[in-house]
Amino acid sequence: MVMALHTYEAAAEERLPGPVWDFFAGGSGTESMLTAGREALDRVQLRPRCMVDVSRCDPGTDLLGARLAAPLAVAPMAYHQLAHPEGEVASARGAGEAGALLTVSMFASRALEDIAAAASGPLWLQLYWLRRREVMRDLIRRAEAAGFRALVLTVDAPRVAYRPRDAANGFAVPPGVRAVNLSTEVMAASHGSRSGESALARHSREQFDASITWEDLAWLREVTSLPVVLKGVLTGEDAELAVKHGVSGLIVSNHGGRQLDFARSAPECLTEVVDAVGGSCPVILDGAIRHGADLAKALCMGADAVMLGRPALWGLAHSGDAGVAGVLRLLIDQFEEVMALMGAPTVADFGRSGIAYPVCGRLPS
Ligand SMILES: Cc1cc2nc3c(=O)[nH]c(=O)nc-3n(C[C@H](O)[C@H](O)[C@H](O)COP(=O)(O)O)c2cc1C
Ligand SMILES: CCCCCCC(=O)C(=O)O
Repeated sequence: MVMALHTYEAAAEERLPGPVWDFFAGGSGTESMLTAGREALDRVQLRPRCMVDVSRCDPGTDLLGARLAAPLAVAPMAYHQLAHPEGEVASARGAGEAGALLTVSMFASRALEDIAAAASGPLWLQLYWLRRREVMRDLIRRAEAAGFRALVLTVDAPRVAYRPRDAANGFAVPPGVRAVNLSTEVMAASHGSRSGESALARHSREQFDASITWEDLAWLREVTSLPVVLKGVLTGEDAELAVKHGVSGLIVSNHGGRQLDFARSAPECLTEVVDAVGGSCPVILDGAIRHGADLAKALCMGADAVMLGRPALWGLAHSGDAGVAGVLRLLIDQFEEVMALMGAPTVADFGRSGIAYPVCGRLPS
C-alpha cells in the first residue's frame, strides 16, 4: 500500500516527544517563511503538451557526476537519531534504496564512516563554518576517506536564528543523542537546556564563525578537491559571486523557514539564480517540496534537482530506512506520472514553457 505524505507526517508527530516535533516542524521569528515556499509552488501551474510518446518515462538524472533515480536529494538535517535510533545509518539505507542522494549534516548523530558503510547511493557532507578550522579540516579528511562526493557549505546561518518554539521549550539535544563527528569539547554547549533559550542557538553563537566572506572560500577549496556546493543562496548577485569564487553548485534555500524571516521564499528566487549562473553549475531547489509535481515545477524553472527536508524525517520516524525509502519513492512515482501527463518523457524535456503563473501568464523564456 502506498502511504500519503501526510500519513507519515501524522505518524511522526504522534511518535515524537513534543519538543523534538517542535524542533523539526518549527521556523524562525513569526514563522512566516514556513508556508511561503508552499504558497509560491502552489501558484505555479503546469502547461502540458500532448501527443508526445510517453510510453516510457525516465526520471533518472546525473548530478555532479552521480547517477540518481530522479532529480531528488535529501537535505542535510541535524541529529537523525532524534527521529529513529538508527539515525543517519537508516537514512542512508533508505535514500540508497530509492536511488536518491543523501546530504549528511555536520551535526549528524552517527559516524560518517558508519553512514558511508550503510549507503548504496551518493553522499554529500554539509558544513557550517566553525571558528575552529582544524575541526572542519579533520571532518573533510574523514568524509573524503569515507567516499563522500561533495561538500555543502551552508551560508544562510552565521548563527541559528531565534526559533520561538525551541526557545519556549528550552530545547537542547537530549542525552543519548550527540553530534558524534565533532568532539565533546566543540559540542559542550548544545546540551543542557535553559528555559527561554535554545541550546542550539546558544551553541551556534559560540562555535560558528560569523566573520567569513567570499575570500574565505579559497581556504575551503585549498583543503579539499571535492566539489563545493553553497546552500542558502537567494539572489542573483550572490549566485554570480559564488560562481566567480569557483563553487560547483548552488542550493536555493531559505533553510526550510528556519533562518531569515520575512524573506522571499526559495521557489520565488529560483529563476533569478538560474539566470545569474547561466548554466555554469547545477542549481538545486530546497524547501517546501511535498509532491512529485514540485520536481516538475522546479525543473521547468531551471533547477537541476530538488532537496527534500522534513518529509524524510517523517519517514524515518515512521519506520526507519523503509519509511525514508517510502517517502522518496512516493515523490519519485508521482514525478514519473507527472512526466507522462506533461508529455515530458525525460528530465531534459522540462523547460520554462512547461509552467505558467495565473496572474502573469507565461513566464518569459
Ligand atoms: C530538523 C532540521 C534540522 C536541520 N538541520 C540542518 C543542518 O544541519 N544543516 C543545514 O544546512 N540545514 C539544516 N536544515 C535545513 C534543511 O537542510 C532544509 O533546508 C529544509 O529542511 C528544507 O525545507 P523542508 O523541510 O520544507 O523540505 C534542517 C532542517 C530541519 C527541519
Ligand atoms: C549548533 C547546532 C546547530 C544545528 C543546526 C541545525 C540546523 O541547521 C537547523 O536548521 O536546525
